[in-house]
Amino acid sequence: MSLIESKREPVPAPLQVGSQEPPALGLWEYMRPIRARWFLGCAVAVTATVIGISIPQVLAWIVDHLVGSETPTPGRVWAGGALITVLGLAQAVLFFVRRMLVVDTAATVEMTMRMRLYDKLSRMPVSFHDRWPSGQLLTRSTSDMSMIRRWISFGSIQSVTSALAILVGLFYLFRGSWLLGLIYTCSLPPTLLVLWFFIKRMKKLTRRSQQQSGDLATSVEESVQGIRVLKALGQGENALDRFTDESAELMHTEIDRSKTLGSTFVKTSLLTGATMAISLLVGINEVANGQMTVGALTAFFATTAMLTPHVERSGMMISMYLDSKVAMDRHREIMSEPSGERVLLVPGVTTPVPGSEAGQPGSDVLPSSQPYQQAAEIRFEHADFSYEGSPTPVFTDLSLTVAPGEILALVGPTGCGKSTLLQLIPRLYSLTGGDLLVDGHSVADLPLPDLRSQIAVAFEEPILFSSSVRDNVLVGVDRASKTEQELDQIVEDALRISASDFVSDLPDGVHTLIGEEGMSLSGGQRQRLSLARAIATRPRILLLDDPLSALDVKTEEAVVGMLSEHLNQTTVVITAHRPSTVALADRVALMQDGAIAATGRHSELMSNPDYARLMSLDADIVEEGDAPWHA
Ligand SMILES: Nc1ncnc2c1ncn2[C@@H]1O[C@H](COP(=O)(O)OP(=O)(O)OP(=O)(O)O)[C@@H](O)[C@H]1O
Repeated sequence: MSLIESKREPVPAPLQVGSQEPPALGLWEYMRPIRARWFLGCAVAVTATVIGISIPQVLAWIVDHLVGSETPTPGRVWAGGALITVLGLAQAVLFFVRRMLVVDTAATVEMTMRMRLYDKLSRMPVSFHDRWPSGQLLTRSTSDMSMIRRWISFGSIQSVTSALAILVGLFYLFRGSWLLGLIYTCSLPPTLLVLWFFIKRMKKLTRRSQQQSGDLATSVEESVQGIRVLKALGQGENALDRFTDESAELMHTEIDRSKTLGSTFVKTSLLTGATMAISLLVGINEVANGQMTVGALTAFFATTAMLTPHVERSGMMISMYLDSKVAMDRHREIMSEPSGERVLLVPGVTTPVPGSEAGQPGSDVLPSSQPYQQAAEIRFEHADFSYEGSPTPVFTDLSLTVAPGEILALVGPTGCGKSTLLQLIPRLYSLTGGDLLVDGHSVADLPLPDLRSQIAVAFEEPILFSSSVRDNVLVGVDRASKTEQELDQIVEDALRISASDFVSDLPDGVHTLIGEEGMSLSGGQRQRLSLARAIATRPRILLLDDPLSALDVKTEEAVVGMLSEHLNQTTVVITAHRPSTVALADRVALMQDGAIAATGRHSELMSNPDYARLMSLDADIVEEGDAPWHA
């Protein structure tokens, strides 16, 4: 182990899924587990500082009594030198001990805060993530946390020791010569005034800089994610221009910060220099008049040489304090947002559902030979919904019932609210009026884990994780309660039902790595894997938000056929534009003008002119792709 390596601090215990939501703690509360070590570190640092600031007094004694006496001997000079060396060594050892006591423990506070923030972000409803740019959340969980750690491990202790060093130093100065002490003290108010203006300016600049860093992170993230679009549209240059502008803004803020810090440093140095010059003149005069010894004058300058960095550094300490305070405010801003969700994730299975074996969880996965659990009924009763901050409601007084085991296709003009309606069922958003019931229970009253463990969703834009096909399909499955063979069976079934036969052609089959760091898949392949992931959880309710849009008509037909054959114990709501999907549904609901305009079988609804027009428009598009039902 090298000299500066220390024992590893225990990692904070992981937060429990479904445990109480983390409260919005202040820094002092976060520091509770390390307070004792922080105080000890502080005490050690204070001792080291007092030793340091006292060295000039020893120097004065050596000059006056050993070296400056009538008959100075080499022995006395050596003794004086040895004494100062011992004190210097003691100071160095104490500084090292302080580091060992505080630095690692501060890192555990940083980690705890980061974990709590991550936990909080996972609990926040989708509407929160709609509002907050991801870059802001990113910087709040990375650079902000580092600022707080630096303040705990260094800034806070340094501030205490600097304040004490100034007090003890002033005492020594006055004791040596009250006149020189007074001169030095007089230089402090203008120095503090300079620092006060510095604080005011820095506060503004710090917040601006942290905000701009967040915006910049958002831009980088969006550009990286949308790199294909930017390249294809030849917008790389424009994106670069925008990014350059944002970087320039941040750069100017940072330059302003450095200038402010630099000009403060110059002003305080000038004040110190002027004070030293005056002190020297007065001090020499005092020695000449015999009011002061040479040793005392030496000690005065040695003490001010030690004090001055503390006074000058106070600007940097204030800047560090402000950085950490702004970071802490930004942390609390998120932590004190009401999450509205009582739990983090769906923790496997909690609620026995009608028709399942006693105690069997809602999202249990059954081998294909076993019957599925009972499907659920979904009922919207006079439901109203508006997005937060949006003046126009997406729908008002909407009523719709989906029978257990039914496949219902939601059809309507683009932007009429189909996706929104789907997202209300697992309570990704909450109704603003009316009621939504699953099996007669209002979803607002159901614990989220219970509700969500019975629902699976596949979106049009599938998000896959950087992992194997198998792991991606099993994301929603409670793996701990299954054997490897059972899991294999689940993956096989889900891939078959979602017509993901392409997986067998991948280099390592289901073990092929996909996602950002793995193989790239086509849009249709990604959609089918996302569908397989939803199916693998064997949900009572399956919500499919146009998840087959990237498939060719034949594959789409095959998938919908498999769904209706295999998921007869699952209630499926699917938003669709293509007649091929709609025709295979048990029933179709036409959404129009914020309400359900009509429901019925596809063939029945064709007599509705709006529906027929919508379908013929879509059919026209598909006809170009040679749709089989027009043959
Ligand atoms: N997160 C959001 N915040 C605010 N408004 C939103 C949000 N998401 C959707 N909207 C608005 O709500 C309305 C319904 O959108 P929604 O995505 O549900 O329509 P859709 O019928 O699914 O459309 P499409 O068929 O094109 O997918 C639209 O006017 C849309 O602009």
